[in-house]
Amino acid sequence: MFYYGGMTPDLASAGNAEARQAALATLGGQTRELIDAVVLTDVPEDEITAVTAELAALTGRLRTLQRTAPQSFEAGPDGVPRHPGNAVIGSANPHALPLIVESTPERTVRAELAFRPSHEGPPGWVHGGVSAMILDHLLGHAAAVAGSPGMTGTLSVRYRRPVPYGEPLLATAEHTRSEGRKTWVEGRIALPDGTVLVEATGLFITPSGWGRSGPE
Ligand SMILES: CCCCC/C=C\C/C=C\C/C=C\C/C=C\CCCC(=O)SCCNC(=O)CCNC(=O)[C@H](O)C(C)(C)COP(=O)(O)OP(=O)(O)OC[C@H]1O[C@@H](n2cnc3c(N)ncnc32)[C@H](O)[C@@H]1OP(=O)(O)O
Repeated sequence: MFYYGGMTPDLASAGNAEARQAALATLGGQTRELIDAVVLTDVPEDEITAVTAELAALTGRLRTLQRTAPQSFEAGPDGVPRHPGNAVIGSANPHALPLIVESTPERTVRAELAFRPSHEGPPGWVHGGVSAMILDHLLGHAAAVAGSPGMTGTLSVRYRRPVPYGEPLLATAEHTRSEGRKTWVEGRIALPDGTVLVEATGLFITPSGWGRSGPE
């Protein structure tokens, strides 16, 4: 089991851990709705002020009992690793899409996704850093699925066309080669018809001490 930043294990007992995870995922989803409502709202100023006061009260309730770090990488009940606090895939992290990554029998990875208005960079389009973040994670997942989990050493991104939000997209990635602790991976975000919008290549390096399933 790997905990980031010296954090402590989940305080929940094994018996109610699943229900708690589901509740946190629901809270994460509702907070994503809130984020998009905030960036799109056009209500009057006094209503903005009233909502802000209610949000401050809700924030205080959550802050009455806090962890030292977000929920970490752990094995799910089905054996599939999950990471509820992760910025890209975390069900309990409102910052995450969350990206749901699937592995194929060929050990490539894919994720259906749709960006939201809160991901806007250039007016009407997704921020390039957000696309790069998604590809960073997906490429890292492809390296892990190929048996070479690692940290991103380099990530090179080519933006071919602007990326829309609010539309279904498909992200895919695959391992290309490995040499010792270095693994090269490539991937892309495309429209459903296969038109590539953004493509990336990455070099992932397995830190010494990591095994085939990651940090030990
Ligand atoms: C986030 C989840 C992580 C958990 C993963 C666990 C399990 C996986 C299972 C499922 C997970 C699925 C997906 C998630 C995975 C990843 C996605 C997110 C990834 C990130 O978001 S991660 C954050 C950004 N990332 C960093 O925060 C890295 C900071 N950095 C370091 O931690 C070190 O820097 C490190 C480890 C990179 C190297 O350190 P080191 O000491 O092991 O390496 P060393 O110096 O010995 O070099 C050995 C050879 O690599 C060459 N080399 C070194 N660094 C290079 C570089 N940057 N570019 C090109 N070549 C490089 C040298 O030139 C030498 O080459 P040569 O052998 O030919 O001389």
